[in-house]
Amino acid sequence: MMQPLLQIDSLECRYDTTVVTRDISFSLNKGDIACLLGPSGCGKTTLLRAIAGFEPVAIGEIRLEGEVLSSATHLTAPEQRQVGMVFQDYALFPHLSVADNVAFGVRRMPKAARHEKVAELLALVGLGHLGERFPHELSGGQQQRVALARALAPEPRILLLDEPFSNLDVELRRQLSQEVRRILKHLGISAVLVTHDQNEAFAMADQIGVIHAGHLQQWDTPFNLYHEPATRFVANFIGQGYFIPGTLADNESVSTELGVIRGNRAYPYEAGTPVDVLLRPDDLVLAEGEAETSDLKARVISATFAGTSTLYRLALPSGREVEAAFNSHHDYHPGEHVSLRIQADHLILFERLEENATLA
Ligand SMILES: Nc1ncnc2c1ncn2[C@@H]1O[C@H](COP(=O)(O)OP(=O)(O)OP(=O)(O)O)[C@@H](O)[C@H]1O
Repeated sequence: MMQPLLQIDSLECRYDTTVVTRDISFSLNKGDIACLLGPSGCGKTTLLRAIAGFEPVAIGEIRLEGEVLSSATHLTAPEQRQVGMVFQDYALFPHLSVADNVAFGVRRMPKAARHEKVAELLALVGLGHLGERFPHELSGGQQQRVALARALAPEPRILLLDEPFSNLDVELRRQLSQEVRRILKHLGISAVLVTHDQNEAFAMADQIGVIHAGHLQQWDTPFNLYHEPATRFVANFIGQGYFIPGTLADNESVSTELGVIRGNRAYPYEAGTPVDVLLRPDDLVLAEGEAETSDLKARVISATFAGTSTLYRLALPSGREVEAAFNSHHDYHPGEHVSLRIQADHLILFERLEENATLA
């Protein structure tokens, strides 16, 4: 089997005696882009800084191309790791021109080759015409492009990006995250990105690690995180969703106030087990096709127009409130009743724990 590019094994990082990341393991193949995603303070920046060599590790190992860079007894210096870094605040050298910033990491290269490299990278990040400017003469998005070109110039074995777009406005963030992905894929460079913005993670990453309180909850593709969350935390944190109570009818279906819902797998619980069933707003669909009937009716409480779809807050006959996203060609008003059916291709449920049996 191909050796992973980056391998993190049972990693624990601490500040003094406070444990910040616990038993984290994952690996990344060459050319793949990974994202560490989690709420503020969960330990993602610490993990990224440990990969860069800025933080020591207490337990476990970090290996790059099979070489141990960090362990409890060893720490390769950051500048010897051949790892590129892009920071949230760009961290450009203010007194150097754009071209000189990009050239900084390859200043020992022969002049002609260096010029060629800088020109090539500036063109790649769309700043071919701005090499003579100084950082303060650029917009935030342009500065981050320069920082990217500067980090790529020494041809790092892996690129690490710490919340690289969080100082930019939403639209620029979206554009730049897609563009950076395109550039990294074009060059075949692997990267690990830290963010707390799941849209950014979805747009950029082949693999996402969701971290909560120092624990890696799930390491998976964006699709699987959304459709196959491994823990309640991931189910709550990724996408919109809410739990409704149910009871396992047999090992493939669950009985709820919305009727018996059949899952797409055998669940590891016995019939009669109380469970919480995850429903996404797109799991509830209108039963309005020709000849379609449904006994399931809900009352519209509120509607939030969101362009292609409208998000409705609905009350079920029991009074329980749920959310559903319908195509915005429909226009229902508070007080109206709609017919529903469940269309959950990936039905996720967790055994009910009394203290957790609440709406997400
Ligand atoms: N230098 C430090 N000394 C002591 N504790 C620290 C230090 N840096 C971070 N911490 C603590 O370690 C925990 C994890 O911090 P970290 O910066 O890795 O989280 P994060 O997930 O990146 O958060 P954010 O998204 O807010 O940057 C936090 O509780 C933080 O207060």
